[in-house]
Amino acid sequence: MRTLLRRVYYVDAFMEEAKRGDILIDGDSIVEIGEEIPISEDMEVLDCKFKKAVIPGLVNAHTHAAMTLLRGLGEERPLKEWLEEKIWQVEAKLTPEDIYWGTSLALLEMTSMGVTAFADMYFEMEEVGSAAQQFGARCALAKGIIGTDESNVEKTLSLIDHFKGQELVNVQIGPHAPYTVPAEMYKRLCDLALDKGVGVHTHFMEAPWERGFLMEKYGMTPVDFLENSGLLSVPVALLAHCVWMEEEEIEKMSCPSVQVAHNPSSNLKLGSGIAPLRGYLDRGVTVSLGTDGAASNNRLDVWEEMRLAALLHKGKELDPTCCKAKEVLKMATFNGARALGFDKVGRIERSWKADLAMIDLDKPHYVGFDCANLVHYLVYAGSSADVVGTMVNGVWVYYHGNYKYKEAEFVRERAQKSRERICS
Ligand SMILES: N[C@@H](CCSC[C@H]1O[C@@H](n2cnc3c(=O)[nH]cnc32)[C@H](O)[C@@H]1O)C(=O)O
Ligand SMILES: [Zn+2]
Repeated sequence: MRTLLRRVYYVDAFMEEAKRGDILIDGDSIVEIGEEIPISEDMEVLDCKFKKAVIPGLVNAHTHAAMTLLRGLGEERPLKEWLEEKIWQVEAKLTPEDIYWGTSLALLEMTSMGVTAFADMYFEMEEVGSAAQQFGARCALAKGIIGTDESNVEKTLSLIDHFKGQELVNVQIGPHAPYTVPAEMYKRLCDLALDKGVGVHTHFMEAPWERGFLMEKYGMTPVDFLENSGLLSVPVALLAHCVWMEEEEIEKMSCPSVQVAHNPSSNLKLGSGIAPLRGYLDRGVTVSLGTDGAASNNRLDVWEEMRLAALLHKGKELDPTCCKAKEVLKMATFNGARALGFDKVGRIERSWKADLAMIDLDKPHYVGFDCANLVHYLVYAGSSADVVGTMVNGVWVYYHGNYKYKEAEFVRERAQKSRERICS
């Protein structure tokens, strides 16, 4: 069965302005876009009467999905204290089953908000991948690695094997952060990434003290660390946060492998700071958007990160021309897909994957939009509450309140049980 999205507005970050027309999906891809595509019997036709917009699915480029189970714990503490005194103690109680239901809870939220893909760093990653597969979402999975324990390398290798050939799942290698993983281990993991042809997903320069830590322990600046560890030459270096890079260091990060994941809400909530986004954009560093986990955001809403990114840096730079709506749309879609290592994802183009979000333009705050300003309406006036459908690889994973995942109705209850146990 082919799907025809008839009479929609559609826009991606590469179009000059939104267009009106039809989008035909066959299998996992967009196969035709046109003004009036002839209807045939093998098509499921959704006539949207120009009351819906279609955009590329949003990508959450940095999260810890199962941390939905930890939402509200350790509130209003700085990063180090939050991790060491609260989060890690509770995480020690999580079972594989908890991770499955916690991730499912995150997917219940994310897929209803137009998120089609997410990059996750956590543990028991087979469970995370399994939940993503049940929901039909795309993901990049990294086993979070702390310390030098060899078992983490083995878990990473078996994760790569486990999801080999799965079209919607990429595996990445996940050293947690330079303050929890020694430089030698980073080198080893980056070599492994090169050898296996996979990306590396790590936290980097989230808090200001990380600079002093690197200098004291290794006599290295953050850029020295990136160069020395091999992060600049792996296929993808997904660097979450990068809040505390200096202007002159940013230039060195402008290489094809580096993908900065900007997490404005989490950085504000943990009091970590405001990343130099304009510096990255001006110097051609690729930036995507992430929510981080639900214990430091506390939403998993990429729309909100788009709006916040677009507003925050205008205010910080005293410049309303910086960080334009179309730029943040690109970060949340096309750039996110690159960061996760997926090709042909993140645009509305013939032969590109049908990863799409459908938006209800009948909401009062869309009155007055036109093709030229639709992206501005979406980023500044729109929100995740406007999403009515989310399609991944040609399949509706969420459509008008219903999920592809048949057990979706049990997720809340199972997550609640896990939550009660880990907090008891
Ligand atoms: N401790 C795990 C591996 C770490 S997974 C990734 C870790 O990142 C933690 N995390 C979540 N948000 C942040 C953040 O903003 N900065 C640093 N770490 C974070 C999260 O709580 C989780 O412990 C094991 O035993 O295998
Ligand atoms: Zn994180």
